Parts: sequence; C-alpha cells; structure tokens
Amino acid sequence: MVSVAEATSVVFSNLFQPTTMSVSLTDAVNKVLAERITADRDFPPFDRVAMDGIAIRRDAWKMGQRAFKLEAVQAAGEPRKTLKNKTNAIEVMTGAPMPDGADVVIRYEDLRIEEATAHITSEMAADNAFIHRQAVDAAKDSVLLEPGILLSSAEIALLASVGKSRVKVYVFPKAAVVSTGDELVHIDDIPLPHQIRRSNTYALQAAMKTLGWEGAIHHLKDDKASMIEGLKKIAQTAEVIILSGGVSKGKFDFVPDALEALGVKKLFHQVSQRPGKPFWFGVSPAGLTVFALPGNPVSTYMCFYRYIRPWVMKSLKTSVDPSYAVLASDFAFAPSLTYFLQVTVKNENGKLMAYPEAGGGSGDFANLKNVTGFLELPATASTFKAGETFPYIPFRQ
Ligand SMILES: Nc1nc2c(c(=O)[nH]1)N[C@H]1C(S)=C(S)[C@@H](COP(=O)(O)OP(=O)(O)OC[C@H]3O[C@@H](n4cnc5c(N)ncnc54)[C@H](O)[C@@H]3O)O[C@H]1N2
Ligand code: MOO
Ligand SMILES: [Mg+2]
Repeated sequence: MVSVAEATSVVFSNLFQPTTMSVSLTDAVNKVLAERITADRDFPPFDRVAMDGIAIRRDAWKMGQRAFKLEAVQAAGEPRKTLKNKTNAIEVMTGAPMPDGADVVIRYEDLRIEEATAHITSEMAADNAFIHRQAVDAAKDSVLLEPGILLSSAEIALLASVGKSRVKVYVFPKAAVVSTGDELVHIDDIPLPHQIRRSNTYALQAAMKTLGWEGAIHHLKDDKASMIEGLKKIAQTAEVIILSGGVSKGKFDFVPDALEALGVKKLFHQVSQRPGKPFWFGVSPAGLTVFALPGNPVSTYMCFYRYIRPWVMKSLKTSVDPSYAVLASDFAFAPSLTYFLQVTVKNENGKLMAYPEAGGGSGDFANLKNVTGFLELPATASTFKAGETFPYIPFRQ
C-alpha cells in the first residue's frame, strides 16, 4: 500500500507525451497551447488616441492658449495626419493614430466648439495626455504566450490580434473508459432485482468532456479470459485506459491479473485513502497507461479528480492550480488513511468555507449532487477543527 503522496508522485512520474495539432482559433478555447506566441508588432502598434476630442500641442496649452482652431479630423482607420499649425487642433477619435506634432488630447467633455474653434473649459483638461503609447503593452517580438497555457477568452484575443487564425494545441491521449462487473446492465435496459445500471463510465466520460477530452465507453464481464481479450482489443487504439471495478479482493476481481497478463506493469495497488483504497495504476512498455479505479462510484469519481485530471493536464504541459478551503465545522475520521471528505464550498467574504456533507459512504453517489468537491484530510490526524485549511478538489465551477 502506498500513501496518497507516493501514489501522486508515481502517477506524475509517468506522464503521457502529447502530440500537437493545429486547430482553428474559433475552436481553440479551453485547449492547451503548444507553441510560443510572439508579438508580430508593437502593442499598441502606434500612439493610439485614447479619448474622443482634440489633439493639441502642450506647449501652446502651457503658454495659456485656450482656444484652438480646428484644422482637420483624424478618424480611427485613417493614416496618421500632421498638425500643420502648432497653435491649431485636430479633432481626434479613440483608436486613431495620434497626429504628428500634437502631444495631448483634450476630451470633448472639456471643451466647447464654436465656429470651427475649440474653447477649452477645464483647467484640468491637459492633466492627462490620453495617449496609449506605442509598445507600452508589449514590444514587437516579445513573448506573449508560452506553451502550456490553457486558452481562455483572454488568450484568444491575443492570438487573434497577432493574426493566428490557426493555432497549435496539445492533443489529449486517446482514452477508453471501461466498466467491469456482471451486475451492471446497459442504461437502456431494465435491471433485474439483483442488477444495476452502469453509471461510472458515464460519469467518467462526462468529467473528461469538461476538460475537452473524449473517452470511448466499453464494458467487460467479470471473466478473466474475456477480460484479457477485451482489454487487448481496447489497447489497440487506446493510449490510456480508465477502468472501474474489479480491483479489490473479491473472487471475481480479475482486473489486476488481466492487466498484468497483458504486460501492463503494476506501479502501485492500494492507496492509503478513503474512498478509493483499492486503486491500481500501471504502464506498459508500449506506452499504455492504465488507471484501474475502485468500482464504488464515489471512489471512481474522487480518483478521477484527484489523480487523473491533474495527470492529463500536467501531461499537456499545463497544471491545475491547487485549491484550498477552510473546514467550516469540526470533523473526525479515525483510521490512518487520507480521507477525502465530501464538502460544499461557499465563498464567504472571499474565503472558501467547506461544509462537510460526508454522505453514506463510497457507494452513495447520490450524495455527489449535494456537494461541490472533496476536502483532502491528511492521514496523520484524526480530528480536524473548524478553521483549519486543507487542499480542496473541486468538481464543479
Ligand atoms: N474484503 C475486502 N473487500 C473490499 C475491500 C477490501 O479492502 N477488502 N475494499 C472495498 C472498497 S474500499 C471498494 S472501493 C470496493 C472496490 O471494489 P472493486 O474495485 O473490486 O469494484 P467492484 O467490486 O467491481 O464494485 C464495487 C461496487 O461498485 C459498483 N460498481 C462498479 N462499477 C460500477 C459502475 N460502472 N456503475 C455503477 N456502480 C458500479 C458495484 O456494483 C459494487 O457495488 O471494494 C470493497 N470491498
Ligand atoms: O474505496 Mo472504497 O470507496 O472506500 O469503498
Ligand atoms: Mg470487487
């Protein structure tokens, strides 16, 4: 049996080597950038007028001049104009290049125009130049984005502005999600009294989809020979297999043996945690990674969010920021296992407060609808006090 820290370290030492693909910018959000992006020109590329108004020379203002004859209009999208007469003004619009020869913008709010002359009405009008200077945000050729960034709408704007209509992103590993168990029937079937419908594979597939990762669903019987055959077939196309069930001590828990028969080397079996103790992890020399998760639905779910999600994001060169929350009420858990407590987190005055809703054990997956994630309580203690902070593993936004 390994600790949660050891299991994490083994999982993180066996990252997947992702390939890359080119996607349209309009499909790139939530994908992980696989190329370095530099500024193709200065940001902004010219001294940009930041307010609608008039452009004048500060010298003239300083000499006490308050009335300026309007000699031209500089619209956004027009090439830069030149202020011909140093005591005149050019009307300028936000987004236009600052006219050559002028160095301060006076807002329309601070002037009155009469007979093609602007009369400045505020003595504070020239306090701010209202010019967004060329290159202040980023200089040409400077690095805007590094590989490994999870693309949000903010990065999409940057990519658009440098003309990246296609962008290189990392590709998730080809994944299969496999349920095992003779008690499990297809979701369209009516279960007999001793049967239940499969739900873990759907939960796993949905959890993967929220990351932008696809997983093909399979089901295998609790029969060693057919399990080996089935896994062999699945391994022909999958780079990662996520199994649920069949990893504990039961007479029909054949998953570890079947995987080892296929040449998948066990790197650990059993983690000192609840839920999820029977968790099995291994890799094959051919590069297949196998997460064999305990079948109890809460265990399956927790292991995905605690181990697989960080593993795949790290493999794609990005990482999930660790989150923390404050336990809102005392909680006790005696066994010396890391306990993943189901909690509902509420943001109270900027603090994430975690309210325990432990549920009825790892088979009680109906309780997951009541909670927002898991609080990771260390194996080294058995009583946990309100006000203490612990790692928090959210599964909802
Ligand atoms: N003697 C021992 N028995 C058990 C131990 C142990 O240490 N010693 N560990 C318990 C723990 S903890 C867990 S968790 C489970 C894990 O068992 P398996 O991984 O072998 O899973 P199964 O036995 O196949 O199933 C367990 C449970 O989960 C239900 N299940 C499985 N797959 C699905 C699915 N796709 N959708 C919905 N429900 C599923 C299954 O029907 C069982 O009820 O073992 C304990 N036993
Ligand atoms: O891992 Mo088991 O989930 O404790 O029931
Ligand atoms: Mg079992």
